[in-house]
Amino acid sequence: MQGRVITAYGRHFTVKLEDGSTRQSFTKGKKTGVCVGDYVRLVLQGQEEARIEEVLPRQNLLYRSDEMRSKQFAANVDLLCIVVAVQPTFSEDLLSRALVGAWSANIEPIILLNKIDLQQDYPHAKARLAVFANLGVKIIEISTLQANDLKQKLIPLLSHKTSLLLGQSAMGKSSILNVLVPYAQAHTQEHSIALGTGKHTTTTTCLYELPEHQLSIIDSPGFQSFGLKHLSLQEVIQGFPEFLPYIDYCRFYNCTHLHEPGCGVLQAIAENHISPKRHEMYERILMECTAPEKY
Ligand SMILES: Nc1nc2c(ncn2[C@@H]2O[C@H](COP(=O)(O)OP(=O)(O)OP(=O)(O)O)[C@@H](O)[C@H]2O)c(=O)[nH]1
Ligand SMILES: [Zn+2]
Repeated sequence: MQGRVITAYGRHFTVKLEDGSTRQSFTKGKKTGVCVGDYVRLVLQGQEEARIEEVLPRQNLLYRSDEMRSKQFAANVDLLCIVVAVQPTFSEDLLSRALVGAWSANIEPIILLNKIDLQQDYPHAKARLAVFANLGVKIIEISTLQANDLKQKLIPLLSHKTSLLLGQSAMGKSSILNVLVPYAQAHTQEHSIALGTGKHTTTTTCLYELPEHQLSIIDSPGFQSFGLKHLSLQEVIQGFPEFLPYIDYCRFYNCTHLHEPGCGVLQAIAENHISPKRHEMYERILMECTAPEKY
């Protein structure tokens, strides 16, 4: 029997089976290594439960990290949808990091610019996104106040795929999810914590399906912690696709593009083909990496 993991709480998982039914599932060992989005082989136990025997090979795996460690949180993702808004101001640093995370894991990223109904601040937000548009990232402009328009723009891009929704707080991620997958709202409230303000916040990663469009969306809380620490040098470099055409010109095959003489990337920066800001970010991310084979 096979299925897909749609929620994960410690060692307890909800798995959706091929017939559309769900099973509360668990793993045998202490270390689970199972995450939302995984396809698993399981053995049914009684009427309601199942035991996960094996995680099937993954197309990719995304991590989140805090100061202490990296932790896997979503697997088999085709598209990373990064939600930013016209208001409040989004962090360019977090957006850049999410893009690196996507590219290094071979996942296509797109940016959803939400709240375009806030016309006054729209030009400023759009201008801040120009650098990302220049990198070739698709930017889709939406407003959750225009639900039909939003669906028309997003559903064709998301269908037949598993997409991960990421966004800083207050960008409108839950509002977008609720337009796309109406049953998500009830579910989120069920699995959320009420803050002092009475506002509910998602606390767990969860996969929602819209079978009529063969579309799966993974909603995940907190984006500040998008993990890059585990990346190898090669993966970090892959996170900066605009470097690639210049790497062929590096004198050393194992160039780190930090300080080497004859480095094609450093040359391209000197000639204004690559933004120095992006190279600074490359350097910062590399310094934070803990992968042992880094240099
Ligand atoms: N004007 C406008 N407001 C919006 C839009 N989308 C969402 N909002 C508002 O923005 C605020 C934040 O929206 P949420 O959907 O809760 O944002 P979130 O990103 O899920 O935030 P967290 O729950 O903190 O993660 C709410 O007050 C929404 O009503 C939009 O398209 N236009
Ligand atoms: Zn180089």
